[in-house]
Amino acid sequence: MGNIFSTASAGKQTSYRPVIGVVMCENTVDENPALTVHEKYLDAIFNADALPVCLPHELAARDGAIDQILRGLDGIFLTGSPSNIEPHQYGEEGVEALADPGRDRLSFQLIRATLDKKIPLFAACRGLQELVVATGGSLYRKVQEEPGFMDHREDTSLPHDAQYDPAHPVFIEPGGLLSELLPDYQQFQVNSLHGQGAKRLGAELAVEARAPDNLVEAVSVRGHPFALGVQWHPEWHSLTDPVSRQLFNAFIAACRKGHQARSAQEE
Ligand SMILES: N[C@@H](CCC(=O)NCCCC(=O)O)C(=O)O
Repeated sequence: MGNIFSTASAGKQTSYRPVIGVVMCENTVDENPALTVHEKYLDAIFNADALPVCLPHELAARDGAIDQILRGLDGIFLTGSPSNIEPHQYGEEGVEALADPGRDRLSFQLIRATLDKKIPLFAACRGLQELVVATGGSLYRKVQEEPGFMDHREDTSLPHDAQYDPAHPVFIEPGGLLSELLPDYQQFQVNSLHGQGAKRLGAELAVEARAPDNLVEAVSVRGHPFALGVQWHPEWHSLTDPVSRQLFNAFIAACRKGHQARSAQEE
């Protein structure tokens, strides 16, 4: 691909580093409206030998901007966020106090475009919930109040790092993408920092893993080379946690493969 992100302009770098678009969250910094992303998400992408690029919400409002920007990207990463998807997006009523409508709009457009164009997509926590809603599914708004479900929220009385400690196991569904990516595991421990969760999945999604209470913990898109959403935070300790590392490496490998295929088509 002949643009500023191409291998030719990467100096001595020989193995191509895929360029990954990362969504940001509406925030306020020093009373100024701001778009922010936790560095841990960018670090996880750098650590897997790829280059993150942050994507402003305004892209969703500019005609043709998503298609144009995707021509220079090899993958999309959807981060977690304290904000919640607005319930009208999945057919429910009510006001969402922690809304971020700009992020909803951008993520939904990115998801539809990456699924149509078969561009790799990796989504964590809110990102998984966006993948569920963008493909016609719905969410539990407060998992902890649903009969039979555990409380999947973090313990906010703990120090920040401890809130990301492993909280419960997830069980991999046989025959899916996760079982292919993690052949040595049938289950593993994950952290858990969410109040919402997948309720109903649209036909495009397959369940990849479940929590002990049966809550959906990972999904993939059927017939797509790599579109994976996980309800936990693989970006946390992504270099030292073997499962997280394997997932990020597999995502970036899929992005590199897609880039090579597109480059070959253009030649
Ligand atoms: N708000 C949603 C999604 C939860 C989520 O993504 N948490 C991440 C918080 C901060 C971070 O580490 O990025 C819910 O509550 O379910």
